[in-house]
Amino acid sequence: MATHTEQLTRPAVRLRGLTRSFDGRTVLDSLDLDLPAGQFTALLGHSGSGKSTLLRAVAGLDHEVTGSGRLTAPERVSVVFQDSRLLPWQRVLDNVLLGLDGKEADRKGREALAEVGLKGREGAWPSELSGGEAQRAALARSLVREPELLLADEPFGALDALTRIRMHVLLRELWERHRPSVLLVTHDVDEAIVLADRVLVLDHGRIGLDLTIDRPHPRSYRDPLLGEYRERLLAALGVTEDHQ
Ligand SMILES: Nc1ncnc2c1ncn2[C@@H]1O[C@H](COP(=O)(O)OP(=O)(O)OP(=O)(O)O)[C@@H](O)[C@H]1O
Repeated sequence: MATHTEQLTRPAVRLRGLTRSFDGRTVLDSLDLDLPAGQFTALLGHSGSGKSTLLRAVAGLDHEVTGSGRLTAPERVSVVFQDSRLLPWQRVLDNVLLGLDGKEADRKGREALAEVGLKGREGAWPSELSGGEAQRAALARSLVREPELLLADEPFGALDALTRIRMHVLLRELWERHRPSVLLVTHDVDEAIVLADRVLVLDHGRIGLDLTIDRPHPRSYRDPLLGEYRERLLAALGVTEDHQ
């Protein structure tokens, strides 16, 4: 089995010169992106800086983006969004299994639901779940597909602060166990530094800062040594102390 270090040398994503404009306005400007296999990366940027556009490009969902390079095969990519996108007319387990069938899939689906803390809720309807539970189900739906690359677009953005912290712990645990490459889009600097081993800042269509967060996990928001990373990220985002 490959060690973590060996895994990191194999890129899941290596993109060069990604360019995307909308109505003559350049959002991605010849951007280069490397995501080593098995790395947990967060992507920060101001609202409208192009984070979702980049994520869609990496997911292979944008057919108008130009550039070259290597993408993970689409069947090995899972995407989680801010809203769970569960189908309201399907029960939780059926939502998780969507498109998969057979006994083995059923077993894996139940296992994934147990992993995210939803054991016993397999037969519930999405409308019976809280926001946090729905996001857990969305994570289970991703997990069951054993993704090489997990793309998450502000997956906790709509959750209350306490639920968000519990989801951070869960996501990191799932990552430790399965080791997909993760690209987490967020506007929350603390979320990025607590969860990710590397944080990218999108700025004027390019990666403005590429910061490795060299602190052990689990991390605490209160860790004073994370403060230095926070300062650097806020500075890259153009946020000064006066704005805080
Ligand atoms: N389909 C589209 N048509 C036209 N403009 C678009 C489209 N998708 C994105 N844009 C524009 O591209 C820019 C970047 O959008 P994007 O959603 O990628 O930003 P973002 O960084 O994810 O923002 P936020 O943090 O607010 O979600 C925005 O100005 C947006 O209006």
